[in-house]
Amino acid sequence: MTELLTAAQMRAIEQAAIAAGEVTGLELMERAGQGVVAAIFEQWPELDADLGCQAGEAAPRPQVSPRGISGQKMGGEASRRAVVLCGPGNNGGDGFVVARLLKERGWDVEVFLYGPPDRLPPDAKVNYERWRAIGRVIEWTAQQVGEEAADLFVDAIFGAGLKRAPACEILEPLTKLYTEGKTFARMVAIDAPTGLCMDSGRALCPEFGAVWSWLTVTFHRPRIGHFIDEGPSYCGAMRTVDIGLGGHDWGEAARQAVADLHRLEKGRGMGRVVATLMSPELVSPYLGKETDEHKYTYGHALVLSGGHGRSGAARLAARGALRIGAGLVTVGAPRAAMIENACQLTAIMLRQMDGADELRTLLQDSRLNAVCLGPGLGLDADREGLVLEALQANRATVLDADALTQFEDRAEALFEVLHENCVITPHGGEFARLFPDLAEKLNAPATTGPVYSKVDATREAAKRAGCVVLFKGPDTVIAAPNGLCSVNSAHYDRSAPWLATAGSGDVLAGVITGLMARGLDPMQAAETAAYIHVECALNFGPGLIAEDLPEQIPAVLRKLDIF
Ligand SMILES: NC(=O)C1=CN([C@@H]2O[C@H](COP(=O)(O)OP(=O)(O)OC[C@H]3O[C@@H](n4cnc5c(N)ncnc54)[C@H](OP(=O)(O)O)[C@@H]3O)[C@@H](O)[C@H]2O)[C@@H](O)CC1
Ligand SMILES: [K+]
Repeated sequence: MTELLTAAQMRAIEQAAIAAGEVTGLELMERAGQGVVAAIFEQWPELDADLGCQAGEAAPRPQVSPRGISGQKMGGEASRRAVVLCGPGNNGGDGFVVARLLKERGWDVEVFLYGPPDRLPPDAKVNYERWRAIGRVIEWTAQQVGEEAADLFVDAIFGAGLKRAPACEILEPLTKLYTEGKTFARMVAIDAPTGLCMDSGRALCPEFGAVWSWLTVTFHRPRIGHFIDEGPSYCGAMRTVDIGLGGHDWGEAARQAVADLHRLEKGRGMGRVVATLMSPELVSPYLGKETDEHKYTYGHALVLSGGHGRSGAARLAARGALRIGAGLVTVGAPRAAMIENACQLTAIMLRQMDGADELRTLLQDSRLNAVCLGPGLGLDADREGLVLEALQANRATVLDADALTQFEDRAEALFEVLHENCVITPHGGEFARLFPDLAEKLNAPATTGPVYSKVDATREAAKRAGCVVLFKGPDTVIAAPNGLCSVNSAHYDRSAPWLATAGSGDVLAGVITGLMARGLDPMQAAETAAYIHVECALNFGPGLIAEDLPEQIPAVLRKLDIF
């Protein structure tokens, strides 16, 4: 399980480890630098050639090579040149360690420092001195930095200590290097690309954003900002290095520190202190089926269809519910949409259902234990009655799309009737209509950190709505009213851009409904569905359309070892 921390939580863990005498800050910094160097050579193995140089011996200048993204061949095999950009804090300290370690491997290393050396914090100062014993440090000037060329750039300017937008003299030359293609070869960010808020994944500088990196190496646990919002775009690829802080079992002191921090952070990090990154082991273990059970053991999902010509979305949702293993699935359709549904449904049952009264009658059958409303439902006045009726029936309920938009001007009326067995699945626009104040905070220009994040907004929304909120996106955030929160990331090795296709959200709503019909609690159903949804897209690949998603579920379940 991967926990995503805030920068402050990470600092509390480090400080508690140091205070407990487990490790010193200097040791952590050395391990961090070693981890960065190891990650660089794992990412770009072609850099890991023996250059035949002794420590301290100058390597020949590199030949300028054609540059491209990671894994491309270098021009000169005889030498490597790195430019290490150090900032005024401990991130800079990590940079000095990396510079020294590369130099010891025979690299030609140029180090720039932003800020006066005498103001470096103690551990960074020690590593500055160690570096000074073998190399020079150039005072930062935007002009000089902007003219550099190297096989590898190292961004050690700011990490967890970034509090405000970096000055133009820092980001402008780096933007120039990027646009000229000079950092296209290899730009590695230590802990985070400079300018990125590690809690929110948002860049603090409105003009220059953050440093575009090809690889970001962080320590102990990734931070929330590495996985949400703009974070993944700036980070490039992600590696998390173990610096010996261990699990969370090494000290009561750390737990206390995190708990104290949690108390301080009123309104942020409610309930649980971390968000969890969705991974296969978090997918519900209850997806298998027993040989001696019958279909009603796995629930009966009801998906409400829109009217004539608008029924496809409900069928996509219903197919998702059936494929994920709901025992039975019924589409409830108004008279006008009966024929088109009947022509296209086979294993899924069909019931005519016009209006709230008929829904009430239908739901007298207690075996119908999960309801999905929204996909293609329409915005006619009587649709609201359907939503209210379904919620009064107190079934496991998923509200998506039109079922949410219905309440755009009266979100409070919806929140009053939502109950703890519900999941709502807004995308950005729907979220903004239901929670305009939270969306405003989320979208406000940010220049000082920590910035209000999608995790903060989703947690607050879940608390307000009184049910699970699944805030869609390539960085889907799922939160429960009690503060439980997870991030389902479709970034890095799970990048699935094909999911941005019409109807894909309808399938997701159906899969959640199917899982709730099977008896999963709302949080577990939403998390599991979000994970499987991305896996389906990855399994299919380019060319995906929404109809393909449910058909990938069997293969994904097999891969997850669920039978
Ligand atoms: N702790 C540990 O055990 C370990 C930590 N490790 C490493 O330490 C990093 C965190 O170090 P850190 O806390 O010193 O923060 P860092 O990012 O270097 O910046 C702080 C400095 O920047 C300044 N500053 C901030 N914003 C600014 C701006 N916009 N423009 C100008 N200045 C600005 C700020 O100045 P101030 O605002 O305080 O005046 C302060 O001087 C972490 O990311 C990881 O790499 C690893 O070695 C593993 C062990
Ligand atoms: K950095």
